[in-house]
Amino acid sequence: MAFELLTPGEMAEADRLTIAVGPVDGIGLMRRAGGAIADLVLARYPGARTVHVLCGPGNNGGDGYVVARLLAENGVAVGLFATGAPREGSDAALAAAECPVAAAPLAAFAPEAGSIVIDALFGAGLSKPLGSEIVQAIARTAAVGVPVIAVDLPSGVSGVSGDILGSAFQATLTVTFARKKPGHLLFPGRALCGEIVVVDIGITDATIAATGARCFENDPAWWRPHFPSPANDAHKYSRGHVGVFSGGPSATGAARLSAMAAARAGAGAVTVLSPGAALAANAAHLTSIILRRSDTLQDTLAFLGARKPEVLVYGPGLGPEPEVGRFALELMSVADGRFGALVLDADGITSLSHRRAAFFEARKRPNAPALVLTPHHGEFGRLFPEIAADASLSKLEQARAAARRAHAIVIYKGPDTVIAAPDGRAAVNTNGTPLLATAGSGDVLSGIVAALLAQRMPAFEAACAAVWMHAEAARRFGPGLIAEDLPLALREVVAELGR
Ligand SMILES: NC(=O)C1=CN([C@@H]2O[C@H](COP(=O)(O)OP(=O)(O)OC[C@H]3O[C@@H](n4cnc5c(N)ncnc54)[C@H](O)[C@@H]3O)[C@@H](O)[C@H]2O)[C@@H](O)CC1
Ligand SMILES: [K+]
Repeated sequence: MAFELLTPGEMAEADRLTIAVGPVDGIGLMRRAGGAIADLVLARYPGARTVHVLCGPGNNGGDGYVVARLLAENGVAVGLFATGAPREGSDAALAAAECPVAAAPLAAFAPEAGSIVIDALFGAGLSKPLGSEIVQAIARTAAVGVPVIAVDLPSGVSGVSGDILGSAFQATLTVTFARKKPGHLLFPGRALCGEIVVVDIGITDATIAATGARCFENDPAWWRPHFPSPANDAHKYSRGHVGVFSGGPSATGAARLSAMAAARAGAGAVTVLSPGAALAANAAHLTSIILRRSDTLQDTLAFLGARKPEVLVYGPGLGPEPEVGRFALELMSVADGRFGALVLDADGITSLSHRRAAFFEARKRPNAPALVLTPHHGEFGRLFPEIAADASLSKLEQARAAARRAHAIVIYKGPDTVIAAPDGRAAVNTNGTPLLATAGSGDVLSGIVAALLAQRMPAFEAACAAVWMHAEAARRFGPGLIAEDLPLALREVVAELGR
């Protein structure tokens, strides 16, 4: 399986390279694309009374003309509706010329119960909001509730961002070519695609690689080779030591969730660094997790010197006060080999929004620790307001821009969590579940990331793995999940990955 996500631009480049090398030409690719869709329709809807094929003016419409021809040749009653004729001399014009079914104007399209709609209006070339004629055709389709098979993308969904341009079809099935596009996985587009089937139209892996695509669907298949398993002669510190900072007496639970998750995700030792005032609260709830008093930077430095943890988690339960941000900056400035990586979450991120210039400056220092930021939408907007306000950027592009800006791995959380690295690599997670929308779930994610980093998994792969494992644990546990359940639910996931 191949997990690259191609932007429409990269896909067009893959098409161009494939045609340039030969032997297949543009109309050949289009015939393969349309042929695969016709096969799927015939296999899945053998009893369909009528198939309405809606064709746009570009190559997406060209695919539609191929489908219409093949279905008609197979004895299916085909209604063909077009908006605009294909450009003369284009592949789509060739496909239209080969199609024996006469096209009616889109305004005449009126689907009836029992029919099927093939949406071949716009795909990769969608560049502006849909016009009213198409919006009305979408509304007529939705009103009847018939299955919609989208060619490449549901018309109206941006392949780049998953945004809806004006309106969009709700597809039952979306058939795309060679690789998925970001718009298939980013919301709201993802919800409109229905089932997604990727068909091979003869574009090789080498051609995909030549496009320079650096985005992936998050999948264990490509990061599992880096997944840590303890050496036979491991001792607890060689398996990785994580330190987690606790909040005050009334806000200690977040750190413990993070600490428990770090331990379950394989860290050999986990220390909760607690203010003196919260020691009793933490002590009452911790058993295998080490507890250590830390009220000042000096206390933390003493811990770093004595215990040499690989990774620190800073943020869960700390409160958004400016001094929390100041301490985060101090931690980064004293790192200098005392610890390898910092996971900044929740209030650790929010509190830095008042010290953004100092933060970005600190990230440029050569001895700065590796950094993983785990913002949700609100936290992202506070730390990266200019990037968040740039509506021309998709969530994927925003995460990448933030990763470059902060020299950090950014885990931009949500139903379509994006993980981005400063070198341009990025992944979109697809096993998320609304079960994770529960208090404390983010604290658990920070702990998993920290544990994998402490076990020396490379940072981008560790972040991708943590996001996937977190969701997988939630899915396996199922309804009724609260954050306390997640660390134990990780056990099964870790066991399978480590095998
Ligand atoms: N040789 C190739 O390049 C292949 C392309 N394929 C198909 O070609 C599609 C891409 O084709 P195109 O690049 O022609 O793009 P589209 O067919 O998606 O769009 C066609 C043109 O419509 C115009 N347009 C965009 N948004 C509009 C709107 N809202 N209202 C009115 N007009 C609008 C633009 O000028 C755009 O170029 C893919 O989605 C895929 O279905 C497949 O046949 C595989 C091979
Ligand atoms: K389409």
